[in-house]
Amino acid sequence: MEIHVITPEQLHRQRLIDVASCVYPYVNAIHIRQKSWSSQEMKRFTHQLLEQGIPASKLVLNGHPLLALDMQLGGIHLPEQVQLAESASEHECTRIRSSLRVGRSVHSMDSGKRAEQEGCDYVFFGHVYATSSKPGIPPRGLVAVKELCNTLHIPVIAIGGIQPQHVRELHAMGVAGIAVMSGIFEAEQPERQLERYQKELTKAEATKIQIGSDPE
Ligand SMILES: Cc1nc(C(=O)O)sc1CCOP(=O)(O)O
Repeated sequence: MEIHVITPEQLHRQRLIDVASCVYPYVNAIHIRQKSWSSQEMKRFTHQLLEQGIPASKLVLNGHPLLALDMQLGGIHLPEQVQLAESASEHECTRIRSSLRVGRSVHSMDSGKRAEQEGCDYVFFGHVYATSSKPGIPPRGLVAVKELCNTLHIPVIAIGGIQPQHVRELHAMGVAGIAVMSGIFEAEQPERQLERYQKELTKAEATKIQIGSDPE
């Protein structure tokens, strides 16, 4: 299972750098999701992360597809309603899709199917659990996660309110990974907290192997 971490908007820039620098070896992707930042700010911040030794392949920009292409990052992530073609020409879209991992946030079965049809490499689906990051919107729950996982042929990554104790049940629903924001960036000891997530991922995956293996 993959682990993605996502930068929260409200934290101090140095805190984002510190946390990203200590967790990057153990995660599949770090999403830079600073919606209020200009391309220049995104670029500067991305350079700062690269200077910390974080590989470009692990960095994903939320939006800013041309910048991600230019900096040869690992991927871009699109909000549910944003089309790649809004900020890139047809030729650039083709280059982006062939060289970057392109993900999209979805919140329903229909938009999950659309993301698959348009050629997205994976979707984030959420928010699965109640989270202060999405105030006032009811969580979508595990049944919806399972339905989406059973329907799509691309990886479904669960997001929203995910704590280490949720990992096993999410795995049982068929998710390909988890995406976590406050659970890591707001933890007192982010590295220790990441270990807890990983321990649960390892346990969940081991359970699957036991169930799937043939008896002697
Ligand atoms: C950024 C984001 N997108 C969501 C979605 O449902 O698409 S939920 C979410 C917040 C995730 O933060 P936390 O791990 O702190 O709950």
